[in-house]
Amino acid sequence: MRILVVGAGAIGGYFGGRLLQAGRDVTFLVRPRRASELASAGLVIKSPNGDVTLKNPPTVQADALKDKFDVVLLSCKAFDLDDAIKSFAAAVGPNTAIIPMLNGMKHLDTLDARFGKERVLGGLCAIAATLNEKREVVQLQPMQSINYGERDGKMSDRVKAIDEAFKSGITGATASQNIMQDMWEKWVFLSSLAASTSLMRASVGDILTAPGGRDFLLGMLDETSAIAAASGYPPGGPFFERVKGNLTAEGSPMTASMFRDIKAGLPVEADHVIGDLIARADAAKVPVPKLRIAYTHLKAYEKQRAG
Ligand SMILES: NC(=O)C1=CN([C@@H]2O[C@H](COP(=O)(O)OP(=O)(O)OC[C@H]3O[C@@H](n4cnc5c(N)ncnc54)[C@H](OP(=O)(O)O)[C@@H]3O)[C@@H](O)[C@H]2O)C=CC1
Ligand SMILES: CC(C)(CO)C(=O)C(=O)O
Repeated sequence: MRILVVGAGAIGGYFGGRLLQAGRDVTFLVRPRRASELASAGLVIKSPNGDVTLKNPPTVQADALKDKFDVVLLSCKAFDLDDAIKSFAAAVGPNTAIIPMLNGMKHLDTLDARFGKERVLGGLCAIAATLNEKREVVQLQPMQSINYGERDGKMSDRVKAIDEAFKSGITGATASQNIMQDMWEKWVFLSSLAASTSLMRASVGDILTAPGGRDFLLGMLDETSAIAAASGYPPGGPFFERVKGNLTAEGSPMTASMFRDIKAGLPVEADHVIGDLIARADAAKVPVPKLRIAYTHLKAYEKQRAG
């Protein structure tokens, strides 16, 4: 199975690296700067689940991409999606399965429109990862999982084959027969965490020590859960309890990747992760005052960043 990992940042570098480490046929589609970093230093993963340096990982750049791949593991940020699509389009043939790792949901519509719905699986990952100043992939906590599946819930032969390949290298790889629900639940959690930690510029544990902090976090979770419910994907009971536990864990250092990006002065997926959720809330007439403040804050950050 030939796997093209689009992007070798935190997510693509980590999961693609684990597959490569397991001997899978992985190629990274990268831009020039990342290509030269990987050629000189290798793909370096620092992780509580085991460090590894993969020397000379196979890479390709868009202008040299000719072959069709069986799987495209898409790991760009949402604001790079259109450009990434142009870059990897040549690798998509009639039997290619595209597995997006992006947070949010709207990218599915964009991918469907370009490649046809039958080529686009549902996908998500749960991990806290980043690139450090040496451009090494750093996993910040041991937790990791990656899910993929047909959006109609069927267990197809291609998903079984992907599952076998992914399980061989990635702890926490699981084929899902309910991937749309999984993606919505992930979005509920991520958006609550990203909106709260970005707005408060603090970890969950620090927010909880502030007056009103607990109510704020839980209020945000109520808003995002109401949007999911109005969209036909009410968060399940066990999920809700687990996430509530995460958002009320005293002393928790947990933040969202969006907050880490703000701290580093990097662009954020404000429209894709929060704006799109608010648009769905408005369409369903769900009041989301806390989420709206977080979005205003993110858009002001973007404006400030743009200068
Ligand atoms: N980091 C995390 O902990 C988590 C992130 N996510 C989600 O995963 C997605 C990816 O995030 P993350 O890995 O952190 O982001 P990063 O910024 O670390 O990595 C994205 C990579 O995509 C590459 N890229 C963008 N456009 C192209 C292109 N046209 N061709 C080739 N490569 C391209 C970038 O390359 P270049 O270096 O050239 O800019 C970059 O290396 C996001 O949607 C995020 O929300 C989900 C769960 C956890
Ligand atoms: C929800 C979480 C923390 C875990 O994957 C995440 O997706 C992110 O930080 O972007």
